[in-house]
Amino acid sequence: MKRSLYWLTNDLRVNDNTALTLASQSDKLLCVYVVDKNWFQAGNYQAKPLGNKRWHFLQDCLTDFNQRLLALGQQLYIVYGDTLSSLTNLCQQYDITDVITTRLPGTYENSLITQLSNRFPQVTVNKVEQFTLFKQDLLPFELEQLPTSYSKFKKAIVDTVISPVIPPTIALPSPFKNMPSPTIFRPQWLPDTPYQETTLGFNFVGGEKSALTHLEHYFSSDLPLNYQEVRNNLDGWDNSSKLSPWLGYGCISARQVITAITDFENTHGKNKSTECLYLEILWREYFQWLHYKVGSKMYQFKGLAQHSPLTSFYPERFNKWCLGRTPYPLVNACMNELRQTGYLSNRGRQIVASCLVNELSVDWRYGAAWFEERLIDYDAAVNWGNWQYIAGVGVDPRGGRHFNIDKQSALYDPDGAYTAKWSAQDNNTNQSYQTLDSVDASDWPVSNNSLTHDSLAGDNDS
Ligand SMILES: Cc1cc2nc3c(=O)[nH]c(=O)nc-3n(C[C@H](O)[C@H](O)[C@H](O)COP(=O)(O)OP(=O)(O)OC[C@H]3O[C@@H](n4cnc5c(N)ncnc54)[C@H](O)[C@@H]3O)c2cc1C
Repeated sequence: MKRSLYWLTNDLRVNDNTALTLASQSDKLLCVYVVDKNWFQAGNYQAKPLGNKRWHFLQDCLTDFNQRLLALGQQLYIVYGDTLSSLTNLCQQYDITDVITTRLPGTYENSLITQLSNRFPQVTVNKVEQFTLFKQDLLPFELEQLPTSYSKFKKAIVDTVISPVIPPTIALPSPFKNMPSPTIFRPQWLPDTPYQETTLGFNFVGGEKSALTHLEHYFSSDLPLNYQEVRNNLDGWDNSSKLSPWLGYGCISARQVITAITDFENTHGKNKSTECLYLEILWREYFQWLHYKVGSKMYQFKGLAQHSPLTSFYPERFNKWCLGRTPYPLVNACMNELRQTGYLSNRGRQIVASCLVNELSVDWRYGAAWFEERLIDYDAAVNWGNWQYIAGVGVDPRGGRHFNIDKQSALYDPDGAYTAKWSAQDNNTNQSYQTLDSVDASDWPVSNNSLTHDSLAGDNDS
């Protein structure tokens, strides 16, 4: 008897879900999502793995997915706690024979699976490859031989097969008996900050339903024909596909997006813009395979290049950057948008990342971790890969990117409309914006003679 536990992670969909199809071939099935306590606690770089905006988005995803499972005779069992012990307990309690999950490049997820396999050697663990477009054994090179730059990767995979999208699962085996009612118990450590709609920026609704609606909306318009010309704009819903948050939680698969691009090209014709969009999805793909290859090096200061940037950690500068209070109005506007909405355009991300590393000389990992907390579309491989790229420790053959902020303002915000929009709500326009480092009285060199009672009294009088 096959008693399966399907551990859901970044695959919250019923369409094109090979893991769910595999799970449907079980006799009994437990569909589990673990909300890990550690996600809400600050980690190494002062940031939490999961901030409020993405937490709200995730809750939408879970609600939507549960509704879809209910329609298939199943339910989503949401567990709150430590992931490894939660999965261990469930494997024991329900005498699980098979664990099914989507293969992800993150080192944390992989170490959990290894620990689980070691605990239960008799249990079959199926890691389904579906977060990427390609399957590893169809790549035209061994993972160790992954090309060292994106352009070489792009050329190498030109004939690699992307397996077709699979039809949705239509029925699932029944859940185990006597299961506690899902989603009722909410521990105290969960944040209960209410969702705040942004009036200035974009509001993303999580879940497969809104993902499919959005995909349909984007590709039934002419927008993809113009993507290349407008993708670098700082503002505007229609200037890029805005698919990233749903791709992040797997509410749609990268294969579904590629299929939508190809179908669009078949009806509207192929042009530079549709090709450019395709190539962006390939960037995402490259970073996933890179992460598989290099593992924890993705998070190291020296990165893949094994080169140390001339940066350090300056708490005041970092705080000013996070809060949008640097001497650079464009950077502040971008950081305000990110803080208030959980989204920032690709150009905005490049500008603020370059500023943190080059103008503020701050260790890039603090910025990457801040993005991890704040972004709705956080993706480990894409985020840390892009940060490494800009910090000059990644796969950029040019060795890092320094964006000239004045030039970027002139090019992408010539009339200052974007900066004005994201500064308008900020009342705190004091001088601390003008300086990078404030000088504390204790930093001044003071001779012993001057520290007399009289001189201090004199200060008080003046
Ligand atoms: C410092 C930095 C950090 C980033 N962190 C993330 C992250 O955590 N999650 C994330 O999804 N993207 C990240 N990106 C990439 C990019 O900014 C976003 O994917 C994009 O802005 C999302 O908007 P969109 O879906 O409208 O993108 P579109 O321009 O419509 O692109 C379509 C898709 O292609 C992929 N893509 C686009 N740009 C890139 C890129 N530069 N690298 C890899 N894939 C790309 C994404 O999956 C995106 O959804 C980061 C970029 C930078 C510079």
